[in-house]
Parts: sequence; C-alpha cells; structure tokens
Amino acid sequence: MSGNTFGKLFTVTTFGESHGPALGAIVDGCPPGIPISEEDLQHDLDRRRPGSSRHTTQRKEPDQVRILSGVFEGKTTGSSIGLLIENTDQRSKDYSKIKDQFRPAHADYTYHHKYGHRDYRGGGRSSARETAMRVAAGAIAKKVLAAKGIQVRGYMSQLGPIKIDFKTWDAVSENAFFCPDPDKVAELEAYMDQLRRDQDSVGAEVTVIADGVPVGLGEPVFDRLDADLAHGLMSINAVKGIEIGAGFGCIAQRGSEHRDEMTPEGFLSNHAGGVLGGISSGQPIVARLALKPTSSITTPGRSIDVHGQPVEVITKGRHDPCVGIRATPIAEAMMAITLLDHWLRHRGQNGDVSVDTPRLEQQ
Ligand SMILES: Cc1cc2nc3c(=O)[nH]c(=O)nc-3n(C[C@H](O)[C@H](O)[C@H](O)COP(=O)(O)O)c2cc1C
Ligand SMILES: C=C(O[C@@H]1CC(C(=O)O)=C[C@@H](OP(=O)(O)O)[C@H]1O)C(=O)O
Repeated sequence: MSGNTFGKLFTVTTFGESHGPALGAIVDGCPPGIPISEEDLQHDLDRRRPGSSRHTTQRKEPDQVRILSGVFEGKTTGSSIGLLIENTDQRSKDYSKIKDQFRPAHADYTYHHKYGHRDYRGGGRSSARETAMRVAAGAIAKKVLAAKGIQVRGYMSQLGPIKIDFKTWDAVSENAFFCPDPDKVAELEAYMDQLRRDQDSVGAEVTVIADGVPVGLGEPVFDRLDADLAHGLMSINAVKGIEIGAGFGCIAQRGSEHRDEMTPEGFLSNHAGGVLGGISSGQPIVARLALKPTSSITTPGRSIDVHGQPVEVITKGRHDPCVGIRATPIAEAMMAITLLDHWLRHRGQNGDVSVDTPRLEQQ
C-alpha cells in the first residue's frame, strides 16, 4: 500500500509532484448519472489557487482542470473519473541551493531518510500543490452531496493571534482570507504585511461545517465518522491538530454542560460536533483544523545537510506566509469526500430503509 488513496467506496487517488509536468487524480465509486462539468470543479480550484493575492505564494498557476474520463454527455458514467491539471509555473532553481539541505519543519529530512532518493524541487510529492487534486475530487463529492441536501462550507477562524468570530457566510467569499467577519479583514491585512516584512510565517485555524447531514452516517467502532474525518483532515499538509465539536475544550467541561440535551424539537446544543458513537446525529458536523506556520522562510534557521553537517538554511522563492489562508477549500474537500464515502457505505449496508434515518433519501 502506497498511501496515495483515500476512502473505501468513494475513493480518491492522486499523483504528481510540485515541479513535475502535471498533477492528477482518479476518483472511483462516484454514482452514475451525476451532472459534472469542468466548470463545477473550477470554482473550488480557483478558491485554492496559488498567487491569487499578495498574502499567498506568488507562484501563478491557472489550475485549469481537465476531465479525462468517467463523464459522458455531461453526466458521470460510474467508471473512474480521471482528472488532470498541468503545472505551468515551476521555478526549480529556487531549490538548487538547498537541494542537499533539510528545511527545518518541511518533509525533506523524513523523505530523504525514508526513500533515499527524492525530488527536492518544490518539495516534490510533499508539496501542498497536490491538494489541488483533492479540491477537484472534493467538488465532485460536494455536487453529489448537494443533491441530498448536504452542504460543506468552511472559513478561517483564527490567523496567528487574531481570533475571528463567525459573522456571515457571504463575507467568506469577499476577501482573500476566507474571513467571515468583514470588520476583521483590515487587521488581517496589516498583520500579514508586517509578517512579510519580518520574513516570518504564522499558523492558523480553519473551521469546516457540514449542514444537512442525516442521522446515521458512520460506523460504530474503527471507522467512526469522526475518526475518518480526522484522518481526512489530518492528511492535509501542515495540519497539526483536529477538533470535532467542543474538541479539547471538553477537558474543562462538566458533563452537565457538555451533554447536548434533547427535546422533541431537537438538540439544545452541539458540543458533540454532530457525531455520537461514531455516527452522525443529524446536527451540523463541526471540525476545526490547526495549521502550522510555513517552514520555508527567509529567516535563517539551523539545520543539517545530507552528510549530517551543520548548515544555516535560508529558503528563498515563492511561499505562503500563512498556509492556513488557502486551506479552507482543501478542508471542505476532505470533509465532503469523507461524508460521501460514508453515505455510500451507509446505503450499502442499510439500503434506503432505516427507521433512524428518515432524511436519507433514495439516490
Ligand atoms: C495550502 C497550503 C499551502 C502550503 N504552502 C507552503 C509553502 O508555500 N511553503 C512551505 O514550505 N510549505 C507550505 N505548506 C506546508 C507544507 O506542504 C508542509 O509543511 C510539508 O508538506 C510538510 O508536511 P507537514 O507540515 O504536514 O509535516 C503548505 C500547506 C498547505 C496546506
Ligand atoms: C504551488 C502551490 O503551493 C506551493 C506549496 C509549497 C509546499 O511546500 O507545500 C511550496 C511552494 O511551492 P513552489 O516553491 O514549488 O512553488 C508553494 O508555491 C500550490 O498550492 O499550488
């Protein structure tokens, strides 16, 4: 097993390196008859694309996706969907000087020791450039889920020390940060401008929410829905923490506060984050991701080279000063892929009839 595939019934396999000719994905298990066009995928790809504001990497990639298979006359056929995005703006000379050095906090050290031979250009396979394919696959999952009334959306909830309260979904698409509070945008701009002057990077938190998920998705033991969500979200580059619902906040809570009391009209709170016993409760599914600060910065850092000799690493080139800024569409994609996989698995075992899943409609 090479670890390039995610999911059990709805599966996503990706290939490609940051400075290779192209990236690709094979999406398997998509139900037939779903209308899918390249434009459907392009919307989310444009939201993730590098170089779209001064606060992200300045690498300019159109990230134009091509659907190579699995769609005929505008609808999925049920066969493998092949997706391709060409790389057009690689600048490999940025990496010539550091090709034998290990950037502290990037994957150079572990790739070198695990494989012995690595594509150092742009971090090769370890680059988050790969996440473009997840976003394209996630857009397919989102489309299938939307037909079932399930919507997956995300936003930035903290940038470095700046906490961001949720205000409106409309605001999220109106700024470069996926910030839901329009009154915070100027502060974020100023923080990022100073950060660049400091030649440093910073972490962030992204929140992702699925609305309209019926009761019953998930498995009770190993493949709990929350476990698979954590797997999918944690598999995104630079993610160091995942919380579902109250998350680590539950440590300081009492049972009388944490429990989500129920009335005939519904739950009175959602500390569970929409999952009980590994199975969706019908409440919104809420996950938060902690993303670490970018490792590639121009501030010199101590490290070693491939010969074990001490070096001072300075990483020049085009890098995201805060990787969390572009992570929202990626988190949405991984949540959508996980939910669709579990939707198909639920239907595989339980069929369309289930006393406890009145909102699970026939596909
Ligand atoms: C959207 C996004 C953009 C990223 N951009 C950069 C970047 O420009 N430079 C960099 O060094 N790391 C960047 N990263 C982080 C690296 O890909 C990541 O740190 C590396 O793969 C090592 O994996 P790990 O941090 O999960 O241990 C980015 C991550 C994401 C999610
Ligand atoms: C290209 C993208 O982001 C890249 C992610 C990345 C990393 O180390 O993860 C490092 C940089 O790579 P390069 O120096 O090869 O351009 C970013 O630009 C992208 O997201 O599409």
